[in-house]
Amino acid sequence: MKDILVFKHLTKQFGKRSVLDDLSFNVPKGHIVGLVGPNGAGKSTIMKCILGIYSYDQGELFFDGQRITKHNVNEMSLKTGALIESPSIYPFLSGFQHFKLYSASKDEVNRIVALLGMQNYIHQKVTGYSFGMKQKLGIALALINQPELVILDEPMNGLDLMATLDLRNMIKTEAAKGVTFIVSSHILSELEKISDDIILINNGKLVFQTTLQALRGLGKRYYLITTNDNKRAMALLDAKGIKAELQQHSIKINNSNDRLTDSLKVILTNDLQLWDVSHEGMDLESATLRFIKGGADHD
Ligand SMILES: Nc1ncnc2c1ncn2[C@@H]1O[C@H](COP(=O)(O)OP(=O)(O)OP(=O)(O)O)[C@@H](O)[C@H]1O
Repeated sequence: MKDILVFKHLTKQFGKRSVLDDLSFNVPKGHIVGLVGPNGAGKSTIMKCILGIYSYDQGELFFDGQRITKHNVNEMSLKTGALIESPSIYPFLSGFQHFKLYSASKDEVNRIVALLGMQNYIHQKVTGYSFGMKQKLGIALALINQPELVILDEPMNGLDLMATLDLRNMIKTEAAKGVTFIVSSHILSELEKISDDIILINNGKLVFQTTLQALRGLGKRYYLITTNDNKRAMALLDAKGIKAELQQHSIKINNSNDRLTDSLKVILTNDLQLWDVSHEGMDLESATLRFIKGGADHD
């Protein structure tokens, strides 16, 4: 798959301090990439380097195969929409008037407004908007000129449940049409719901880049089985030499599919009712903790 963005050994310093340190990663076209890392890791700096707000000191940055330098960075920003920190908005204009400033087409404005559920207040002055309404306007402005790449720094900040759902659906809808997203957030459970890939940064260095699917396969995996009599099921599994752990409402079985098949056979051939089987893989929060804390097993 083609990459829209490639970082090659990028280094950014503030004074003598390397804030991005020999950073290499790639962003596949049409993917939703979650950018994760502790406070001060370098996420916003990465976004600002892509947007040309910050220059970088060493390394190379490619957009759609073309090397980006300070001479052509504006070309790339025309194809990119962004919400970084708080949105730049004018309090005495309405949301709708903001779109006019960006000379967006009326059809596109209506489409984005509907996607983000902003119809009820788009003609009101922004001075009367709540924090979340302003945040939505900032997101809408990032999208309005049909960008190829959208960069959203903490977009879920201040959004209520419905607005978060609208944002999630909007990102997925646009990505399905080929738009690429880089989204940073400390709300890992939300990022996990939308991302195809995860890039974890710490101290300006790449910790890992992985697909979300591969991340779920990392570390130990468990199956949780619930029956009408977990204690009896435990005793039967034990008699068959299957190692399991009795939990409050279920039985936890380690590892492989063979174990799952064997366990289910024991349960079903002994007149127990099977109420639930679920799979527990690694989630983004445990992966982040595990890799940031240097290999401690938190799953
Ligand atoms: N303009 C600047 N001048 C000096 N240092 C800066 C500047 N911008 C960022 N930094 C430093 O670079 C490091 C990375 O900051 P950055 O804002 O990229 O982190 P972040 O991962 O986005 O953090 P957070 O999750 O807290 O938003 C921090 O140590 C920060 O203090």
